[in-house]
Amino acid sequence: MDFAGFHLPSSLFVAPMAGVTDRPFRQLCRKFGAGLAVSEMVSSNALLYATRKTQRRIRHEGESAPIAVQIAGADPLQMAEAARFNADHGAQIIDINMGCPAKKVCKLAAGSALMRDEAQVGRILDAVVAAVPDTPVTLKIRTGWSREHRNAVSIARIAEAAGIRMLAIHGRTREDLYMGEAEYDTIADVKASISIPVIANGDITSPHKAAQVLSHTGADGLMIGRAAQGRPWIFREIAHFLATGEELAAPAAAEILAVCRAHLAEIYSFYGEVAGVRIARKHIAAYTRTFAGAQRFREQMFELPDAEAQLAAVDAFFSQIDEDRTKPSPVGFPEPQELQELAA
Ligand SMILES: Cc1cc2nc3c(=O)[nH]c(=O)nc-3n(C[C@H](O)[C@H](O)[C@H](O)COP(=O)(O)O)c2cc1C
Repeated sequence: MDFAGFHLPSSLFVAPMAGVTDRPFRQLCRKFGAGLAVSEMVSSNALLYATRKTQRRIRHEGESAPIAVQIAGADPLQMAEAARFNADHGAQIIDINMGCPAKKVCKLAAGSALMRDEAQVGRILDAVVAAVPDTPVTLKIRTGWSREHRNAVSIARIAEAAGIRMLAIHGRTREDLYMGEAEYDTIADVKASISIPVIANGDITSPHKAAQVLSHTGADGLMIGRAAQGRPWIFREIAHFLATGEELAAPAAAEILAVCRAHLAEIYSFYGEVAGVRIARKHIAAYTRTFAGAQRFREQMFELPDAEAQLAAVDAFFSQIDEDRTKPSPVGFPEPQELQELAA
């Protein structure tokens, strides 16, 4: 897929997930064929630029182009400043978050809460696009504020008029949080209403589902979040299925172990060992969650003091796996609550 002068290796994107899609995870998904991996949200509040977390989030060495950074906020001037700051620090695409229902974000009337105020949406988009004239700006939204107010089509038209170059839509409203199932009719309506590329997102957990969502919505690409955690090869699986109509067998335990180990090595090196061991837990839980004994293993992980012990436990877990590997990968993903607990 070609986008704004970039050749993206595929139209399957990684959804931004705060606390999950750090640089090691983005790079891993790109290796498995993801076309674009938007980085975690960077606050538009300039006071936060100096925090260690933000500094880490804006480090992009070694990442393949294009580097896309997401910003969130409710104030047009601050958002414009955040866009400029990120563009000056290596972002080649600026993505605006109007899709996240997190309390931390929404209480500032940012994220998906903004969809309630269409005039403010217009002001923010105009300000950001004007602030970075040489950098393409993309937008991520939900289908609306609530089921009674599904205004994604209206927001999409505002976005296109403001010069937004691509729109990703999660098929839930803000009120839905992560409950119920994503719906794709609104995404299809949006696709039919605008001519910039539309990327469909929400509950894409398997190659079959990916094909269904593409055909139902007519979208130009797909964005996959939770299902990629602990299963970054889902990009390879979907691409293969879309190209051939055939499902790949699930990776063997030895391959999963190799992917997991390489991922952990990147995490330890990126965060340092102490933080790395803690951050690695949620990823290890995701890699192991569909195998027998995962729950017990997850509890045991809290007692492992360092990287060496963590790696030894992961080796031991995978060495005792005996499974039928001719089946496709199991469907499903960790729930946000589960992710939060593991990050604690
Ligand atoms: C832990 C977590 C963190 C998230 N953080 C963000 C974020 O920072 N920005 C954003 O636009 N969406 C965020 N999302 C929403 C995802 O990008 C995506 O829209 C949503 O998970 C639905 O896609 P999925 O069903 O493929 O996971 C987050 C989701 C999860 C589960």
